[in-house]
Formats: sequence, C-alpha cells, structure tokens
Amino acid sequence: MKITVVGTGYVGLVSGACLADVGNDVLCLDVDPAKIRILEDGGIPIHEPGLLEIVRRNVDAGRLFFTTDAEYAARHGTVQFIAVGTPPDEDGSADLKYVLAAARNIGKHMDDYRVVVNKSTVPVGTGDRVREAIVAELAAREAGFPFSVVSNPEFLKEGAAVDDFMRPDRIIVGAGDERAIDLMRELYGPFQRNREKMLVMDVRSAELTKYAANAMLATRISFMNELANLAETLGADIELVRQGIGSDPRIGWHFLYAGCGYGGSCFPKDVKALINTGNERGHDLLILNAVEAANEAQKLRLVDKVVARFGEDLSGRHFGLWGLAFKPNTDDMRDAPSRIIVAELLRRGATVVAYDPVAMDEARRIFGDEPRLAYAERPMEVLEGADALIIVTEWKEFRSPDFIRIKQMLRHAVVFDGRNMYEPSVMARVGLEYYGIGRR
Ligand SMILES: NC(=O)c1ccc[n+]([C@@H]2O[C@H](COP(=O)([O-])OP(=O)(O)OC[C@H]3O[C@@H](n4cnc5c(N)ncnc54)[C@H](O)[C@@H]3O)[C@@H](O)[C@H]2O)c1
Ligand SMILES: O=c1ccn([C@@H]2O[C@H](COP(=O)(O)OP(=O)(O)O[C@H]3O[C@H](CO)[C@@H](O)[C@H](O)[C@H]3O)[C@@H](O)[C@H]2O)c(=O)[nH]1
Repeated sequence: MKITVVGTGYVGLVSGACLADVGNDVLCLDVDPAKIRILEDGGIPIHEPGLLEIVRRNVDAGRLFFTTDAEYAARHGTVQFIAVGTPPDEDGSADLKYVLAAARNIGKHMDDYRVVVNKSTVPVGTGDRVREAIVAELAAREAGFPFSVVSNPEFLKEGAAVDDFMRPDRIIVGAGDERAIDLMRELYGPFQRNREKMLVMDVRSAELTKYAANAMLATRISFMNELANLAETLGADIELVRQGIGSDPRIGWHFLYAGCGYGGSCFPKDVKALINTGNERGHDLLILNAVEAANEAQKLRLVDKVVARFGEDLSGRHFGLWGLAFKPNTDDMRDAPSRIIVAELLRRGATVVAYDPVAMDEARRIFGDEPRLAYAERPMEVLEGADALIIVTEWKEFRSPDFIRIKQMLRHAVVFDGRNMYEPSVMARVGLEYYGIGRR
C-alpha cells in the first residue's frame, strides 16, 4: 500500500519504518530539513532502540523515502498519516496548528481518494476540524476528490517504540465509513496475526480513548507517589505495598512504581489537555487536577530530601546526578523531572555534575552554558568531590554499581534515589545513607 507519514518524530518515524518493514511503500514528510537530511544520510534524528536498523533496512529495500516536499507527499499515499506534534498551548490545551497545517496541505495537493489518519494525540472534535480544513482547501481549488478522516491514536512508549508498534496491545480505529475501515484492516493486518486487535469505534470515542489511557496511567503513578510519601511518615515500605497490591489482578503490576514524578512528552501534556477539555465543557475534572498537582510536587520531592539533609541554602554544595532523560532508553527530556530537580539545586546555590548515557547533548541544549552544571563521561566520575549522589533516571547501567567505591568517593556517603533502584538494607550494610521514595 502507498502510505505517507507526515512528521518524522518519535511516532511518525517509528510508524513509517514499521509500516515499510511489512512491505508498504512509505514516504515520510517533515517540515524540518535538518531531520530529513539526517535521514537521507542514513541516520535517525532520535535515540530509539532498534529503529536505525529498521530504517536502514527499508531504505535499502527501496520501501522507505523521506522528503520535505509537501505536494509530493500529499500525492504519494492513499493513506496519509498525520503524526505531528500537539504541544500544550499556554492554557494547557493541545495546540493544533501543526495538525491543521498538515490537513490543509493534504487538501491543497491531493489528487485522488485519501484516508487521512490522525495519529497525533488530539482533543475530541479534532477529526471534524481536520475534515473542515480539507473541505475548505478542496473548495478553494474547486476539486471534488473524496476522502475519509480516521482517528488512530498511537500508544507506543519511547524506548520500546518499535516493539510496541510491531506488537500492539490494541489498535484503536475511529472511523465513520466502510471504505476507510477496510483500508485500515488491510493496513494493520500484519500487526495482528495472532489475534484480532483492532477496535473500531466512532472518531470522538477514539480521540477520547487516547487521553483516557494516559490519564489513567498518570493517575496510578500519582496515587502511588502520594502513598509513598505517606508510607515514609508511617514507617512502611512502598515497594512491599506495591507487591502487595499488584498481585491483585484487578489492580495488576504495571505503572505502580513510585518515584520522582512522571515526565515525558505525553503524560504531563495530555493530563493538562484533558483537564482543559473538561473546563471547556464545564466539567471540573477533580481527580486529574489532583493527579497533576501531586506530580508537580513530586518532582521536587528529591530536592526536599536534599534540603532536609543539607539545609535550605545549598551554596558550596556539590552534587553528582545520574540520569537526565525522562525515562531510560531515550534521549528525550521533554518535561523530564531532571529539569526541575537540576534547576532547583542550582537555584539554591549548588553545583551539579551530571551523567546520562544518551541525553547529555539534549541537556546541554536545554541548560545552555550554565557554568554551575557540568557533565561527566562516565557515571563514577560524577562522584568526585560530590557531597551526595542523586539518581533521577533508572538506566540499566545504574542497577548494580560498586557501592563501596561510591561510599569512598562521596564526601558524605549519601544517596538520594528518585527511582528506588536499590534495597535500603543493602545500602545500610555498605554504610551508605540512603533516601528512596517511600522506602523505610
Ligand atoms: N512520543 C511519544 O511517545 C508519543 C506516543 C504516542 C502519541 N504521541 C503523540 O504523537 C504526536 C507526535 O509526537 P512525537 O513525539 O512524535 O512528536 P515530535 O515532536 O517528535 O515530532 C513531530 C514532527 O512533526 C514535524 N512537523 C510539524 N509540522 C509539520 C507539518 N506541517 N508537516 C510535516 N511535518 C511537520 C516536526 O518537524 C517534527 O519532526 C503528538 O501528538 C504526541 O502527543 C507521542
Ligand atoms: O510505574 C511507573 C511508570 C512510569 N513512570 C514514569 O512515567 C513517565 C512516562 O513513562 P512511560 O509511559 O513509560 O513513557 P512514554 O513514552 O511517555 O509513554 C506514555 O505516553 C505515550 C504518549 O502518549 C503513550 O503512547 C504510552 O502508551 C504511554 O505509556 C516516565 O517519566 C516514567 O518514569 C513512573 O513514574 N512510574
């Protein structure tokens, strides 16, 4: 099938590459010429495990192409995926300017039937706005090509994106006409060989399903973070509580890890956008407001512990920090808790040296030439002369460090662990003063 994917970010590039990998003829469009240049030179503009190999394989096989030419893109695919960003506007609502620009472009240049599939996370009602944008463009050039608008939200997780796309739990398709539904069935056939995974519904329900999923997962995390904070005051251990409740199949194991708050390009923005949708309809979403407020406070929880240990004024203090990305296996730092934590440590006068396996270039871009923030080539280097170690992202390479060396290198043998990577009893045995989240 001929497919165009508009936007070559995490979602667009993964979708395009995986769709090419099952034999489709895929053209990826981006407005950012720098990204297209990297792709044409055989690289990828993001860090995502397994993606480079798939991109290269399919470019070599002649099934995957890249362009900045919007007209060529609109004429290529019968299916036109929109996978552009929907960043938060000032009031928290999703900014649709990129989605609508993509839709207008399709309307301006399409020369045959098109299925316009919205993969970006968009507020309920966006399908109608996409339709109106295309109708207006077709009318302006007095063209009458038929088209369908489909909502097909994406559920992939960064760091596991290829696997999530290749083996999805479910494929949500919001559509109103049989022609589009048939095409979507054909397109997603290769990804549901073992069992039927496609759930067909109306466009609005599909759009809301995406927000509902992220809001539910964010709620679980904030709930556990709140309980973790309570556990600390009660002398209970949140890790044991997690195991105790996760074993109930009605609750399940996923997304129950307490920590220094959720980040990334989705949960924070999507929770805010859903709250905003509620406000627009006169529904104050009480639970989600609390989820959001709890998360904002949680991002400062580690600094609160640092302050409790070293005092309000941190000038003259120096901290080593492990992990800048919002989670492991990505270089993404959008809404990462590390941004808040580092900024607050610096604001209080401390200096910081940080290490992350892949996100340090991104951190340099974000923090600029901040003189009190330095970067280390290796994890152990951050410990030199540091008062304490602060762990923000649970990269695999931090799982089993040489604790004795950590103790010897740190000035105060204190570890603040925002991801509960270690057993408090082990830390006590090696003589490290250990502060987790909700641990005894
Ligand atoms: N990142 C994730 O894990 C994830 C998962 C599921 C859903 N989503 C949703 O998918 C959407 C895309 O997210 P992302 O993380 O891939 O974004 P991203 O910022 O990584 O990529 C978006 C790309 O779209 C390009 N673009 C913008 N306007 C364009 C236009 N008119 N024509 C062509 N290209 C254009 C940008 O240059 C950019 O490269 C968002 O709505 C997001 O909420 C993201
Ligand atoms: O038990 C947990 C699980 C996650 N997190 C944090 O939650 C954030 C988000 O993690 P994750 O969901 O793994 O990453 P994303 O790539 O942002 O993926 C989410 O957002 C995407 C964009 O909408 C969706 O497609 C995915 O289904 C959804 O999981 C990260 O900061 C994690 O550290 C926790 O604190 N505790």
